[in-house]
Amino acid sequence: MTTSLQNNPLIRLGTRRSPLAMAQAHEARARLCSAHGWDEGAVELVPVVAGGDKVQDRPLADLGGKALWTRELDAWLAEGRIDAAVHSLKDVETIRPPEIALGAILQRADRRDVLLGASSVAAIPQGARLGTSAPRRAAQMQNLRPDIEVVLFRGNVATRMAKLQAGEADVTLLAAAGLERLGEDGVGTPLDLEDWLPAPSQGAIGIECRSGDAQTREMLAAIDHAPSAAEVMAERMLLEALDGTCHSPVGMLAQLDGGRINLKAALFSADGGERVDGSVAVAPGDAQAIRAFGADLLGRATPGIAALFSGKA
Ligand SMILES: NCc1[nH]cc(CCC(=O)O)c1CC(=O)O
Repeated sequence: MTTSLQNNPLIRLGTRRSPLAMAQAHEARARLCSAHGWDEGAVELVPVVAGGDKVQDRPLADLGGKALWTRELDAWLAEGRIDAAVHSLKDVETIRPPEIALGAILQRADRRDVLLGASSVAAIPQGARLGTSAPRRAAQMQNLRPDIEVVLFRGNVATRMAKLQAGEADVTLLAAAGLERLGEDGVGTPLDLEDWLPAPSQGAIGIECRSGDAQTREMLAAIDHAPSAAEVMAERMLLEALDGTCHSPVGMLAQLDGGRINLKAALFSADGGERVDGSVAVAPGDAQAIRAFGADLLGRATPGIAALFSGKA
């Protein structure tokens, strides 16, 4: 019988199988090994097929939303087939089952959206088609450029880039973090955070485990990046306060500044014609202040926006 770590890993990390998910799982493994002084064999990567990967022709929002991405990995965690699961936190619901804990948030990558097909939002030709299935990207673009038409784009990053190449749309928007992780950095134009708000949690990798698994929680705590976690948790608290769904177009940005977090958000109607903006400075973890900020935004929401938040969408 062999006692090599290859056959006896210290931790089994579940991941989706898309190239982006695999790249993120490799990053999580590298961080674990470097933090604990392990060799690669200590971390076994376990690829799982997620529901969201099986359907490519309809918007995620119509298919049951973000839970599609986590359902299989949640089950594998519960069954003890894996010890932890690696996720794009952007795709993970804010309210999770109590038996699942967010054990680590890795240092956040570039959180900006990248525009492909034009050098800036202003430079996009009149009446051009934006390929996206993200309500935030569609609404934010049409808010700035009501002339632009939105066409449905789903599939993984490579598929969407191929659809753009094939002329199915004139421009598209992708997360800088995803492009970077796939070695595609350098394509397109990253949009300035001052002018264009990313999704809550964009660029952040989260690793979940069973709440009662103290050993895994301790292993994961070593790779948690506190400043990233403070910002991402503020964004997730605000998203929860807004009670948004996958149909809710909302961009936001939390930025640590000294001991405070500057939190900015914009809510849109589906066609981008209505927009409400706000910003606030809060202490890290001040859920009450973030809920009050959420209530302020919702209080100022026009009907077309209000219909998409507070659990109404
Ligand atoms: N919606 C899919 C998804 N989920 C996470 C990322 C990128 C990586 C990240 O934001 O951490 C992407 C691709 C994209 O939006 O371009």
